[in-house]
Amino acid sequence: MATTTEELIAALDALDVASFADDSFKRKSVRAAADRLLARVENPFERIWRLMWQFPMATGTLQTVLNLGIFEGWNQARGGPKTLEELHEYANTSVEIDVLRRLLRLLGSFHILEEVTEDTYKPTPLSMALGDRGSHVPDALDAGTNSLIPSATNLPAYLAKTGYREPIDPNSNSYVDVLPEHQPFFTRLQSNPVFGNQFVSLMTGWSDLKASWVDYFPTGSLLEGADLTSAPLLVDVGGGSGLDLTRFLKAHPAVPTESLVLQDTPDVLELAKLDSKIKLMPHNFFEPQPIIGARTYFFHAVFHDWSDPEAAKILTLIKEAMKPGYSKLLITEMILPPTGASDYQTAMDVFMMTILSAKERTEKVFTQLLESTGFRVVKFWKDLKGIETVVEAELA
Ligand SMILES: C[S@@+](CC[C@H](N)C(=O)[O-])C[C@H]1O[C@@H](n2cnc3c(N)ncnc32)[C@H](O)[C@@H]1O
Repeated sequence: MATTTEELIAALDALDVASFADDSFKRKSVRAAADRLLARVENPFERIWRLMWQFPMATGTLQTVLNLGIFEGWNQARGGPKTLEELHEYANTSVEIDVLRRLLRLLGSFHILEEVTEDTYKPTPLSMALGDRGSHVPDALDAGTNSLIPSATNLPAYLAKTGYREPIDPNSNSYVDVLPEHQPFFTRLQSNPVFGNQFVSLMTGWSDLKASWVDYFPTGSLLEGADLTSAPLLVDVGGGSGLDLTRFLKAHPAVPTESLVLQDTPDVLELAKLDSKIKLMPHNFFEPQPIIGARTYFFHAVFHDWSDPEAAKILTLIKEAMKPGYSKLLITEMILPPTGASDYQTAMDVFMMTILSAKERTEKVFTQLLESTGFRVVKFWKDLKGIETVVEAELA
């Protein structure tokens, strides 16, 4: 047990991250403890200063250095320590060296770069990922700048203007109010391929953080008693780039061709590169479901994009396609605990309100939504990372 301030600091600095790198539970618990520590150590003014003055400057700096192509050039040169002058060479446009010096110094102080000596830096895993589009990290940064930050900044004014009523109409929220196109979230993605591609990349990066549903839901139970001669086994509705069907196919490679169907909007399906066994089918889930009597209708991170009235419309349409006593409904979502929700979960919930007039739900709220639309919850299957749950339901 550390007894002096110096010993305490030495113990914290000596923490070996590699010792729990493969154990995400342990790593997240340590991260949460570090957050709690900061909340106790900082005084109120320091805390607000960090949140409201330091963080915005860090995000603006990160975006500028990303736009200048510095991270990309450095990544392509395979990292290594670099001087300011060397990093300046990577800029894809003319930038005054003193501007770059100040931006890099900030990134050093935020541990996004490692400062070696004056005007010399080493990359970190984060700065390397920022130089690699395949990591999805640059898209997460771009999407924050393009959409999230302006919408979050506008939230106080938007809610004041609307009498602090809970937004439930996808056509009216802080995002629609503040962004120049004044379009709902998915309409904006569909009308601008840059934002559309960014979102698909973001979803892929996000999915890497989460456990695969095939690892904690007994997918074999979908095959038991399934009649694949008359209707598909698994329809992934709003399935994005098809990651969940790909995972299922890997676990059950012998399933017949076209027994797995990916539905989404045409612009998203265009980006899907999948095994030929998976059938692509453009479908708007606010219209009647064209596949009748499938064994399973699967939705992942779809209902959190919609308020209860909109979610009820989607559920009612899927109910009409389901075969009583045979079809299953599987909904994979982040489920909020009744108390003790993490900052990740609560931020996601308010984020959904801000950009989509939507929300994250607790088990209780999900059960109410499903029961009010004619379903019965069979079981909540929780993942081993404590992030997501598969809600198994059937017609009531
Ligand atoms: C949050 S993403 C989840 C994607 C995927 N299920 C996953 O977990 O990675 C929501 C998906 O719903 C799709 N979507 C939005 N509105 C839709 C609509 N009206 N009909 C069909 N798909 C829609 C989006 O294109 C997007 O791919």
